[in-house]
Amino acid sequence: MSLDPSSVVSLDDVTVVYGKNEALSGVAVQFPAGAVGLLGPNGAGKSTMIKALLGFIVPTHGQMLVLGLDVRHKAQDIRARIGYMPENDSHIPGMNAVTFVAYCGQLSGLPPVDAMQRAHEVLYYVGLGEARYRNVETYSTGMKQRIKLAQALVHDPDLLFLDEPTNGMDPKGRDEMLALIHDLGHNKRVNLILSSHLLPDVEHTCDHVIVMDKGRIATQGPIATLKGTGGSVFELRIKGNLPQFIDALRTNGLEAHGTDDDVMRVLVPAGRTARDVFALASTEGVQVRHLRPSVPTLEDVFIDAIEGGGRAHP
Ligand SMILES: Nc1ncnc2c1ncn2[C@@H]1O[C@H](COP(=O)(O)OP(=O)(O)OP(=O)(O)O)[C@@H](O)[C@H]1O
Repeated sequence: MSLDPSSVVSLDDVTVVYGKNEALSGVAVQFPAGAVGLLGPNGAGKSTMIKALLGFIVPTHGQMLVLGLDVRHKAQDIRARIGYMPENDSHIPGMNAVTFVAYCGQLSGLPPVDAMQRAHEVLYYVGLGEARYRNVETYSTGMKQRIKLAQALVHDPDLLFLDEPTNGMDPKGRDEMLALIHDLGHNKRVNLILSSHLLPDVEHTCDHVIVMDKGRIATQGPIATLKGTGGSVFELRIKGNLPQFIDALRTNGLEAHGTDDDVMRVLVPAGRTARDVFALASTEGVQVRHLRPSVPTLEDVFIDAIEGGGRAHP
């Protein structure tokens, strides 16, 4: 695969090594326009990829384009056109929110007056309008996430990198953050790359997904297409030897996961039906207590793409 200047982000054969640990191994991938999820378990290499694209880490091998610009030679130009919401807190102690966000706007090239005006606007947009004169150090975890989004948006970037944007947020705050990200990608039409280990976060906000595992691309594609080609999914509850039955399902090409609470999800490939599940139950001597068709989720589709990911998080 080679670089594609028309993609929002393009990587060709990119390798990043920390000491003896290869965090990215020959990654070649194109990010299309729109809202793209970068999904993978902890340690998959998502943050490393984003930091390399921002020019913070220099790969030992490979080439990268962001908005058609070569990261090696145009890092400054790229930074003026992108917004970055880092995984870790990055506020400046002692500054209030509006001063901090305006300062970030100036760092991204806005004149002071415009930066201040935009700081007020984006702080209202992320729901911090009332709290904008408070010292950021007094903010809750959820508010700190919101101000990180505000500083990433202040200069109206062409592309947003969001690294684990719902980290540490309570359910309500998380829903609100996801609604903002959905609005940015779908109503404001900002190109965005959302890095997350949480399937639902990507499913709620993105149209395309790139799945990483152990420093490589495991799978990728439009979410609707990926969900549409995986056959059908059933909720199943049985009475009998559960581990043995799951093994039998897998041996027969039927993937099962989410076995908490007694109810498992069984992915039946295209061309096969629930009859196969009943037939196998009969052979294995287990009783089917409940079998109901369900709507495929991203997790059903990616159960094999991310080793252990689906089984660890039913
Ligand atoms: N500064 C570093 N020095 C050494 N190893 C590192 C460093 N940063 C990351 N790693 C290792 O590189 C691999 C990829 O880490 P990375 O942070 O990119 O993964 P991730 O998918 O973003 O996961 P997380 O969501 O946990 O941050 C991991 O094995 C990690 O331990």
